[in-house]
Amino acid sequence: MRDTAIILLQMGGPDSLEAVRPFLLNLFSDREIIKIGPAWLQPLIARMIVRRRTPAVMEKYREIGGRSPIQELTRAQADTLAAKLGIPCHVGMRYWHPFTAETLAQLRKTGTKKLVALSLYPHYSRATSGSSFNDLTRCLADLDSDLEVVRIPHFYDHPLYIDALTEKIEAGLASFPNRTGVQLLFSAHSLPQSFIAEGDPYLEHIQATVRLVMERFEGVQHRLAFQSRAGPVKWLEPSTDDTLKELAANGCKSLLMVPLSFVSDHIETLHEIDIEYAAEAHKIGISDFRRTESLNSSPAFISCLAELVRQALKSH
Ligand SMILES: C=CC1=C(C)c2cc3[nH]c(cc4nc(cc5[nH]c(cc1n2)c(C)c5CCC(=O)O)C(CCC(=O)O)=C4C)c(C)c3C=C
Ligand SMILES: [Fe+2]
Ligand SMILES: [Fe+2]
Repeated sequence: MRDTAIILLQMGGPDSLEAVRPFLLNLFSDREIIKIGPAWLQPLIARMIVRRRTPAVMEKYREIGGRSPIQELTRAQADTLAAKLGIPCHVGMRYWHPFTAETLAQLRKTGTKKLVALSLYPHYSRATSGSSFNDLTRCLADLDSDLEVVRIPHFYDHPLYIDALTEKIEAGLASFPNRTGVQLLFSAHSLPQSFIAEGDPYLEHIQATVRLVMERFEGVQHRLAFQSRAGPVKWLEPSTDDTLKELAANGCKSLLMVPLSFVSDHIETLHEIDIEYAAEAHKIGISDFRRTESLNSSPAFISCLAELVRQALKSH
């Protein structure tokens, strides 16, 4: 195993307010996450969108401490996993430092021969894991690398992932004065419907996770909705916003939000859920609004990652 290493693939996020604009520009320039017009026009349109979007997004990052915590949380996951397996574990981000290219350039200086590439998006989408794996492939080609790469593209149905989520939901429910009648609301990152129409498995993966988790919570009321739309196309429905309104109209008073699609805290848990949806929920009468903790480096989640790596190495 001495010539083996792991790379955790993740989106990345701005590590300062100055980084918000270039981070967004990297994201809106990636035609795998968003196609805007013909390829030759995309850089120009991306720059226009980013110029308009940056002030509001910067304000949100300012309100959560001036940066995305995704870099240090992913580093902590990597360090905990490395300690558990005794295999070096690196981080490769798609849209901000440490970029996959930077990490691979460093890795080249070690004697690594086999690389386990583990996408930290539990549910596969071309927009996320697909883009990260293609980036990895391009970076390896640029380096003329002969590394053997073992890919772990998703883990939405892995029993240890379901265990890790179950543990957080159990703790969330137990935190209510009375857990009877608490409504669960799974909130997954939205995706343009066109991806699904073209065969993207993301929605099926999300639905499978919800089904497997709910086998552990029989009798608990639950809904699935989609948050964080980012453009004027048709996105997955129902939206988290509309679902909160509908639940409130039906008399819901206690709600536990369960963010899916991300395995660590970032702007969409710390701002969109904790600040925006929490305020909205209180306004419309959901007086007790809580959310499950993100998985971050929970021992159950790190056990899941360790098992995924062990299984991948056994079969390759
Ligand atoms: C432009 C279209 C976008 C698609 C499609 C999309 C899908 C998608 N994203 C995640 C996970 C994350 N997205 C995050 C931020 C973020 N995403 C988009 C756009 C799309 N995402 C933007 C423009 C941004 C930046 C914030 C903003 O401008 O609102 C993040 C957070 C990064 C951080 O701050 O740490 C995550 C994580 C998934 C899982 C997904 C589809 C499956
Ligand atoms: Fe996103
Ligand atoms: Fe395989």
